[in-house]
Formats: sequence, C-alpha cells, structure tokens
Amino acid sequence: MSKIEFERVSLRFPHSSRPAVDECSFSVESGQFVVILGPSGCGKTTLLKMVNRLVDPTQGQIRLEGKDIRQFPVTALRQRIGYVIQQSGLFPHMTVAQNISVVPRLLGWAKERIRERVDDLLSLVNLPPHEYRHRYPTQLSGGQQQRVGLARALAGDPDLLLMDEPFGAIDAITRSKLQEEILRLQRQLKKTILFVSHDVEEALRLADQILVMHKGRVAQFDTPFRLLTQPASPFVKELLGADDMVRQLSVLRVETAMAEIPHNHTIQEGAVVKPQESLRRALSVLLRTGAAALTVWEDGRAIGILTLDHIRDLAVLEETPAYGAQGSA
Ligand SMILES: Nc1ncnc2c1ncn2[C@@H]1O[C@H](COP(=O)(O)OP(=O)(O)OP(=O)(O)O)[C@@H](O)[C@H]1O
Repeated sequence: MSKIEFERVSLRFPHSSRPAVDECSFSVESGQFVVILGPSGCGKTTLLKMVNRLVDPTQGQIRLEGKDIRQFPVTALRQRIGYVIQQSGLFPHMTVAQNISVVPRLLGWAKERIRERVDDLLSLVNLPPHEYRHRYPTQLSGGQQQRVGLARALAGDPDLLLMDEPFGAIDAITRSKLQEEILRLQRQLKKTILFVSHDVEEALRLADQILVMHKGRVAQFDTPFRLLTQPASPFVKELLGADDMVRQLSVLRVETAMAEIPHNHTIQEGAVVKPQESLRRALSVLLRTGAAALTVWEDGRAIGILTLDHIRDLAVLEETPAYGAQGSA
C-alpha cells in the first residue's frame, strides 16, 4: 500500500488569482526518498505543509496508509511525521538535549529512555553526545543546527519525514556532507522522505523519485534517470539541464541506472561498483577495465549490472529530444 497518496489536491489561498497547488495527484511508496523540485513559488512548500496539516487543501484528498489525513487527530498525525525546515526551528532557550526530547516528552517517555534516545540520535547525526547535549542552539554552526533539527525530527521514530529545503542556508561543502548523511540515514532507517528543494543537483543526488512542479501542478513524477532521459516537456528538460551530460554522470547514482543481472553474467575482477557510487565513477571503471558489464555489489552480493549502453541512454536524449508522457500529469 502507498504510504502517501495525493488525489486531485488543490489549494487556493484567499484573494489569489490562481491555486498555489492545482489538482496534484501522485502516490509515494513506503521507504521512498522523494524530492519535490521546482522554481520559486511553484507550490513546493505548500504541498509539503498539507501533509502535516499546517495548511489544508481546498479540494481533493490526502491519504496516509490509505486513511484520509483529516481522520487523524492533528497532534497524533504530527507525532507520526518528522518535520525539518531550513532555519532548523530549534527553540533557542532549550539545550540540544531538551530540543531533541520535545516529542518523547509529549509521548510521556520515562526520563532514562529519553536520555538514551537523545544520545543515540546525536550519535546517529554524528554529533558526539557528551560534547553537544548541553549546548544551546546559538553555540552551534548552521550545519550542526540542521543535524540537531534532524535528530529532533527523528526523536519519536516517525515513519515519515518532511524536509523543507533543510540544507538551503548551508555552505556547499557542509551541504554535500549533509546530503551524504541523509542518504546514509535513509538507507539505515528506511524512512519515507518528502524533501523540498529548488536545487537540481541535490534532487538528482538524493531522490529515488523526483516530483517536478510547475505553477502548482505536477509536471512529471519519475526517477532521476527517467526525468533526464525521458523529460515529459521542454519545461522539465530545461529545469533539469538535461543537456549537461558530464554533470548528470557525476550526480546520478549507479542504482538509478542499473539493470537486472542476466543469467549468463560473470563477475569480472575489478569491474565492480557500489550502488551509491556515481555513474561518472562507473564510467571510469568501465573504461579502465574494458569490461562489458560492471557488477553492482552491495552487502556481499550482486544486485545488478551496468553496461556502457545503460549510461549511453543519457546521451541519446541530446540527439532525440522527444517528450514522453511518462509519469506526467
Ligand atoms: N499563506 C499564504 N497566503 C497567500 N498566498 C500564499 C501563502 N503561502 C504561499 N502563498 C503563495 O502560494 C504560492 C506557492 O508558494 P510556496 O511557498 O508553496 O512555493 P515554493 O515553491 O515553496 O517557493 P520557494 O521555493 O520560493 O519557497 C506562491 O505564489 C505564494 O505566494
């Protein structure tokens, strides 16, 4: 069953000439990392805020695990959903530990359990607990504040995380480190994540699926690879910068382009890549080893293969810019 379903959801703010979100329909499976991507003002934040009912649609229905979200008491709904925003939203008068324990305290956990949880979460986001638990938000860098914001969002162990440009105000180096970490956490914790971004590279790097929005509507909902190889419209193609192949190769992960292992596949020594490595690295391994196919290897077993043809699919687009209806709304 889908984790989250939007069915013809619209929202028109009072006195606006057009809806901020316009007939959006899509569904997100459990454990998926979905990036909502689009230019400023296209409705990304509004769409996200509808999930935890900070705003309500004027039309349509949103379901969580098959149930209309209006049927949940709002506080119960929000306790199931972690929320991370750009300026961390930490309470300035509370220590890091107190900030992280807001939800566990609301849930009535025992003190000892809360203390353990805080320390576990700080370790999870790579902040040594003994060093950070007693600090106040002003005593943290922007990147550290975002880590604490993430720890706080994870505190009640929600299945679903909403992240609104969480790394938007962070310098490029810290940002790419945080991106790596959120991917690691996603693999480890298997949360469903809806992540708003207007940064195409961030979206390509992080997403299992990207929901491209344009003027309140879903322009296309698809995997990064498919968006690049089969953009549904000139808008999508232009937004993704689908012409810049070198850039795409360096941000797309091997797992987004790999294929199933054929029966006759043999593993060639040295011709092995990990699913999270970039296609650019895979290309260099292909060229260096001269292998017909790379084996994609994870947790001690082969999970897929990658050939030059798979990578070449990206290049084909440059010659034949045909717009498919794939996944578009
Ligand atoms: N509370 C509100 N009242 C009236 N209009 C609003 C309100 N919030 C958002 N809007 C309008 O709805 C539209 C979508 O806004 P939203 O913040 O969802 O866009 P966004 O894609 O997240 O933009 P950005 O990337 O700039 O944050 C915009 O035209 C905005 O002006």
